Amino acid sequence: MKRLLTSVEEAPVVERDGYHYLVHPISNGLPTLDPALIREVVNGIVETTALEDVDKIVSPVTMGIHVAAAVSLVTDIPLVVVRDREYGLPGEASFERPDGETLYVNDVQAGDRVLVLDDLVSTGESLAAVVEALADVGAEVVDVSVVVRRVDTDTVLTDLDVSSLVDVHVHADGAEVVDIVEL
Ligand SMILES: O=P(O)(O)OC[C@H]1O[C@H](OP(=O)(O)OP(=O)(O)O)[C@H](O)[C@@H]1O
Ligand SMILES: Nc1ncnc2[nH]cnc12
Repeated sequence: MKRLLTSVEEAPVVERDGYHYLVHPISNGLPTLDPALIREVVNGIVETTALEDVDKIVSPVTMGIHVAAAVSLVTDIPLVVVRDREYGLPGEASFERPDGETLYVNDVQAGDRVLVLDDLVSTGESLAAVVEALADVGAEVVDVSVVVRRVDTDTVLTDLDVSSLVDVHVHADGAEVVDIVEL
């Protein structure tokens, strides 16, 4: 995953309220996202995930959506987005994210086998909340995948298994790749 490796190594790190933020094309939509990088990432997800068991890809807002759409396009697996907006459709479920924002699950039914796909995991709090909400509606979470796992934060994930394409340590002056899927 040459492009993914280079893109992480070249990604700027900015500080926001004492928190170091990786400004990577996949997780921020900037710097400019090279189509060849998305292709490489999609190929990585397809190669490392048991997609034959998946009925639906579920992507939480916001920055997992472009990756999830690209994976949906090449696999023909339908995609549903967990939104930060209430629609009031029949069966809509809601849950609170750790930051206090309410998210809404629509069109995931009991028994659906889902792949949860997001751009990045750090503490894991966001994904844990999504997975819990999906379990509450009776879906079976087959896999939870991200492109980037940040390994320098305290994880709150205990029994949730998240697969990643690249694991990074974010420093004040840049990101260090500590593990990457070999393809
Ligand atoms: O593992 P955690 O510590 O919970 O952090 C990971 C979350 O942070 C990012 O989202 P962000 O809140 O930046 O929102 P965005 O996707 O809308 O940019 C990312 O997309 C994950 O959802
Ligand atoms: N883009 C990002 N970089 C570093 N940590 C994050 N946590 C959530 N999003 C992040």
